[in-house]
Amino acid sequence: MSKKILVVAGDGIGPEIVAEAMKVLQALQADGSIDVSIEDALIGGAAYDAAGDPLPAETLEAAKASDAVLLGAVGGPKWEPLHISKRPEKGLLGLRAGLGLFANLRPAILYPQLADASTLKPEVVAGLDIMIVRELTGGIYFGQPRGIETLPSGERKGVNTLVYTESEVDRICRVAFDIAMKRGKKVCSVDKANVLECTEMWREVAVKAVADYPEIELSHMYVDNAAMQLVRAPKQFDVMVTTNMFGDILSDCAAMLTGSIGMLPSASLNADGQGMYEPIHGSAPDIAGRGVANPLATILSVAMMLRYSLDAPAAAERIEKAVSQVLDQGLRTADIMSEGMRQVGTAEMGDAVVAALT
Ligand SMILES: NC(=O)c1ccc[n+]([C@@H]2O[C@H](COP(=O)([O-])OP(=O)(O)OC[C@H]3O[C@@H](n4cnc5c(N)ncnc54)[C@H](O)[C@@H]3O)[C@@H](O)[C@H]2O)c1
Ligand SMILES: CC(C)[C@H](C(=O)O)[C@@H](O)C(=O)O
Ligand SMILES: [Mg+2]
Repeated sequence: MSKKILVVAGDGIGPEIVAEAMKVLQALQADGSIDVSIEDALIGGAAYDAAGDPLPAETLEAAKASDAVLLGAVGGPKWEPLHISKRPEKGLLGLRAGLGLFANLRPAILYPQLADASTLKPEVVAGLDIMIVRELTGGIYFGQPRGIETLPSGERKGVNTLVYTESEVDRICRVAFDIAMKRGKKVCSVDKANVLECTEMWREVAVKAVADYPEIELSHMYVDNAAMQLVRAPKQFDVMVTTNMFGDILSDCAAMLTGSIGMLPSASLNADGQGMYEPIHGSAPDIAGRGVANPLATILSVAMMLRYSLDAPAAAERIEKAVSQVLDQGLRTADIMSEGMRQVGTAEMGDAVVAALT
């Protein structure tokens, strides 16, 4: 049965990288590997400019009616003064919350061809394969109260609130445990339980939940140490589970171990298996419009979409193999360029993946 995909390209490099991911989807559609219908919608600054709203009601409705959403990136300096991404019911946060996408999977895998591009020594990253499971619809991103108020003295006070309920922690930990059962059966829960009560509770809930998973080895780490350990000895990690904000930061950090943030895809899932798929990076305003952005994180996000929402694991594997093949051919966008390789732009990289697929 045909599956519905909603494509929201967004801002900055969003449309450039999504165009390449679309070529991949269309190639798989053309050879009969998948049966999808594709619709577009606006989000972020592009939606604000066109409709005065960073998350138009039609976009949210279309997303709810689709099997999966493919997102490029949102935001940029033009819109930052308008605070459009700070309202939890608006923009990207509104889309994540509106679809109930509480489980954000961010795999950090080193393609062996990119060992030179990693910021760490080849022997420290060889074979790196970490799954970061980030809670995505709670925590300090959504906690109330929030905002900036002016005190009677005239001084301003800025407030954000870290909140988790036990059930929110329990469900994300179980996602991490289920994933770990299919991998190395090791989960490291990252918190700041020495300082923040909310994450002290997080740790207690994780310990309680793991009782249902006798084969899982659960460890705990404070987030400051986890950041250090990620760049010291990343291969000690199999699955990491953590809060919304810690996961945001640690996944950008893990990205560099793989060579570039342009390599990291993600899947954001709700309780019904519906998902949104996006690279973990942003709209990269510094390189937008130049045709140099790396489209591979977005293309690999399509592979995650095929695996998690479209029940097409064989097609997902073909994409991952095609990416590996173009890296074998020595093709590199600027962010992963190294000596002796051939530098290509966004479109040339997308075309090469399609050629390797077919
Ligand atoms: N999911 C999202 O849509 C998302 C994620 C992060 C940031 N943002 C937004 O993006 C805007 C820019 O944020 P930022 O600069 O902090 O983060 P960013 O991820 O956009 O860029 C950080 C750096 O990485 C580089 N980079 C990112 N993606 C790349 C790619 N595919 N290929 C090559 N280089 C790449 C950029 O050129 C930049 O130097 C902000 O408005 C921010 O809010 C959106
Ligand atoms: C743009 C922003 C809301 C977003 C986040 O913090 O979740 C981004 O950094 C990400 O990692 O997807
Ligand atoms: Mg981020």
